[in-house]
Amino acid sequence: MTSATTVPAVRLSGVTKDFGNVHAVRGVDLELQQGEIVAFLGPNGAGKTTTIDMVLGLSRPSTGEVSVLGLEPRQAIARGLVSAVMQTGGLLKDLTVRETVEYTASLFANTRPVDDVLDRAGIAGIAGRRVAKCSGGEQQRLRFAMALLSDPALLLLDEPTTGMDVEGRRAFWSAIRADAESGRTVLFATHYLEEADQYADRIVLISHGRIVADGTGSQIRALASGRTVRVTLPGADERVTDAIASLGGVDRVEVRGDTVLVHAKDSDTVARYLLTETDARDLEITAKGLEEAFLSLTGDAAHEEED
Ligand SMILES: Nc1ncnc2c1ncn2[C@@H]1O[C@H](COP(=O)(O)OP(=O)(O)OP(=O)(O)O)[C@@H](O)[C@H]1O
Repeated sequence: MTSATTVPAVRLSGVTKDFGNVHAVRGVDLELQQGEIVAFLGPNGAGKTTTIDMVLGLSRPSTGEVSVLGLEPRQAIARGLVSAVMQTGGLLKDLTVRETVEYTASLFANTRPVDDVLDRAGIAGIAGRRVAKCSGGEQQRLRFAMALLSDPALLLLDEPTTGMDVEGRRAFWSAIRADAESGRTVLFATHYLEEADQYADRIVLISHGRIVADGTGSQIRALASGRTVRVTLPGADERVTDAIASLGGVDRVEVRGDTVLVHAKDSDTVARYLLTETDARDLEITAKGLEEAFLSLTGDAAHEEED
C-alpha cells in the first residue's frame, strides 16, 4: 500500500482555506492510500466539510495543493473516479428507490447495472418503495447506491449518518464496509468518535483547521490515555493540590467543594498517595471515555494555538 509506485488516493500538501478572515483550514498535509477507510473526525467547525469540498473540486485551496489519484480533483471527478454521499437533498420523494437509481444512471454514459448497486447498498429488498416512505437510513443507503453507479475509486461521505438511529447507522456502515472490501478508498467526516473507531481503519483528528492526531482508533485512544481519580478530601488547599500535582504522571488537579479530581496517566501512584498520605476517602477511579479522550486532544490543540 505504501510503496512509492502506488499513487495516493488523496494527497493534500500545505493546504489552507480562508473565507475572508475565517481560517477554516490552517495547513493540512495528508495522504490517504488506496483502499483505506479513513474517518475525518472533528467537532463542529473543525474544517471537515471545507476540506472535503476541496477534494471534490467544489472549491480551491487558498494555498497548497490537492490531488486525487494523482490528478486535479476536477479531472478525477470528470473521469468518474470520485463520488460523494452528502447529508441531505437530491432525492425526489415520488420516485421509487429503483426509479431513483435508474434515473441517475440515465444521466451517465456508462454505469454499473442498477441491480448491482442496489444490492451493494443493501436496498434491493426495498427497490419498489417510494422514497417518501424510506427511513433516513434507507435514504442514505439510496444515496450510497447512486454514488456507486460510476464504480468510483474514491468515495467521500460527509457526516452520512446524522439523524439515523443505531440500527440505521449499523446497516449503513455494514453496506459501506462490505463494499470497500473490493478496494475502494473511503473518506468520511463524522463527529462521532464511536463511529470513527468502529468503522474506520484510520482516524484523522482535525480541530481548528489542523490535524491534531492521525492513527488507528486504539492509537488515538492511547494518545489520550489516562484516568480520573476522584476522592472526598475536605479542606484540600493549595499545599495539598501542589503535592498531588507533583506526583509522576498527573495532568491536572481540580477541587470541587469537598471533592478532589485528579486526571493522571498513572492512577495507581495517585491512589496510593491519596490513601496513605492524606485523609482522602471514597476513592473512585474511572477510565477516560472516548468522548473525553477526544476533548482532551482537541483541547490541547486549542491551547497550543493560544500559545
Ligand atoms: N462559505 C463559507 N463562508 C464563511 N465561512 C465558512 C464557509 N464555509 C465554512 N466556513 C467556516 O469555516 C469553518 C470550518 O467549517 P466546516 O464546515 O469546514 O467545518 P466542519 O468541520 O465540517 O463542521 P461541521 O461538523 O459543523 O459540519 C467554520 O468556522 C465555518 O463557519
